[in-house]
Amino acid sequence: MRATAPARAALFKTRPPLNISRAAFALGARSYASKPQTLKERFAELIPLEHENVKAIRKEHGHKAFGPVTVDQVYGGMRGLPALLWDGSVLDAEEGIRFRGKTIPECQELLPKAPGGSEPLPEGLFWLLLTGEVPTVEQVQALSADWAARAALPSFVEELIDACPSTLHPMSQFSIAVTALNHDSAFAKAYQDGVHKKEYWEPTFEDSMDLIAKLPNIAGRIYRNLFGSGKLPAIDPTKDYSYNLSNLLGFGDNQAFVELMRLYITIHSDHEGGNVSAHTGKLVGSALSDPFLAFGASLNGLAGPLHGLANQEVLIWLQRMIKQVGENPSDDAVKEYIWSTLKGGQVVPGYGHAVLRKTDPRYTAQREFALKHLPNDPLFKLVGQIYKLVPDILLAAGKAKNPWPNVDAHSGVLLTYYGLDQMKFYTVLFGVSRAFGVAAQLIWDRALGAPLERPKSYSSEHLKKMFANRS
Ligand SMILES: CC(=O)SCCNC(=O)CCNC(=O)[C@H](O)C(C)(C)COP(=O)(O)OP(=O)(O)OC[C@H]1O[C@@H](n2cnc3c(N)ncnc32)[C@H](O)[C@@H]1OP(=O)(O)O
Ligand SMILES: O=C([O-])CC(=O)C(=O)O
Repeated sequence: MRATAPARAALFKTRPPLNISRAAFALGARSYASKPQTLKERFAELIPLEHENVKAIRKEHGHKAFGPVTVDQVYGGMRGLPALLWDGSVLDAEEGIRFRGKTIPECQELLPKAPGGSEPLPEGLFWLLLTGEVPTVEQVQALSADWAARAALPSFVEELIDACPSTLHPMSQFSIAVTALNHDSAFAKAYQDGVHKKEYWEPTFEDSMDLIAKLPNIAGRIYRNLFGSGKLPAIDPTKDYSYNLSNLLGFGDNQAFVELMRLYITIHSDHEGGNVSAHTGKLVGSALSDPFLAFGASLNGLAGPLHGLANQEVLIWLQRMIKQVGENPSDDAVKEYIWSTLKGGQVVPGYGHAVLRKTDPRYTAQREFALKHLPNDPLFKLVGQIYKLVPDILLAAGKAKNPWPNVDAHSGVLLTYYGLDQMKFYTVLFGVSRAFGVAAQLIWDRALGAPLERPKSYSSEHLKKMFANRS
């Protein structure tokens, strides 16, 4: 967010600057205002500044080119093609993700925590994604309370989930439930009522807040129907989002699991705009489909094994490995298993990436969590052993551009340790988190009047003719 200097000064008349310590900021916030500024109020202030910012960028740089598009990019999944605006995060191939310019360790340090907790609250991350600013403790608490108040599902959505056969994959159930929330979309209603396009952001904001708020109840219901027992507990309006999600899953009394959820939701939330789930949400949203329809589409992309489903695939692959080579395998036995995967024409799940060329910092954050909370877990040790062996094998195989682990190589091991060992459910948790990034961008897209997406496509025949006489 780049406001002009005078505009910044005007805004900070009522708010402290962002470079003071979080604790001091929190104390200050309490003394100068009884009610913290809401996310919606702050966002509304930022819209005109961002309009100015975009106008200035387009005026100065609008005619400049990034570089040529090659025919290989058209055939090659548009890898590296600069084609999308995404403000929440940017991915560097070597360094990994930064959320509004902040690395994962910086977010862990700067974002507000729950009392007694040490992991960042995802509420704070959402505030950061949307505004580019680190919120106060009070602002984050108000957001937790707002989401808790919006968490209830329409009864027909509960019935839809309950009617799903237990053989239907949890991601399909998740997508059905999210799509059905469109029944009560504020944006869809406002559009039908003839809302002015300048006001699109407001019902989009409301839908996005409802979407995020309702996901714990959807995820909890799917989990209990398929794997758990007993009635779903009520949302506790005094607790944070991750506690409520954990409690709905049946892990509310496990403080370490709740901390894991805080970290998990924070780090899985956003990975710039080109990944399948994020781009799908943005694309569908560009048709002015409401956030429920747009994010339902995101989930269908996340459910693919080369994307979010890889966390499920990693655990299945690990279990098969253990069955084949035992619980304490030698390096040679593990190597043989990895080679047999490649020779069978399959991918090693959890390794490789379309953009990253180093170990994913989300993998590292989860590894550090494991070193702190479960250093002697046999499955964690196996994951560490695999980390030492896979990269050399992928390099030797000579195909993968990135031999290093991605986020999905580690998440399932942590969940399994705490007893959430139903791997078919893992991508649902990824989806809960990914809503944060997709929703933040949808709100900005509507606030900035983002256009319908409609890139140009060609047939192979056309390409052949087009380049026939060019060297
Ligand atoms: C949250 C996320 O979405 S993170 C990614 C999760 N997905 C996985 O972990 C699945 C395993 N990994 C992969 O399949 C890939 O690395 C992807 C899909 C993530 C990236 O794909 P790409 O950008 O096409 O990777 P890349 O350019 O390196 O691929 C070149 C070749 O190496 C292969 N390759 C890449 N990664 C792997 C891997 N982990 N195991 C085996 N082969 C691999 C590709 O399949 C491709 O083979 P091909 O030429 O026969 O088609
Ligand atoms: O960036 C990507 O292509 C895939 C990924 O890691 C994510 O979406 O989290």
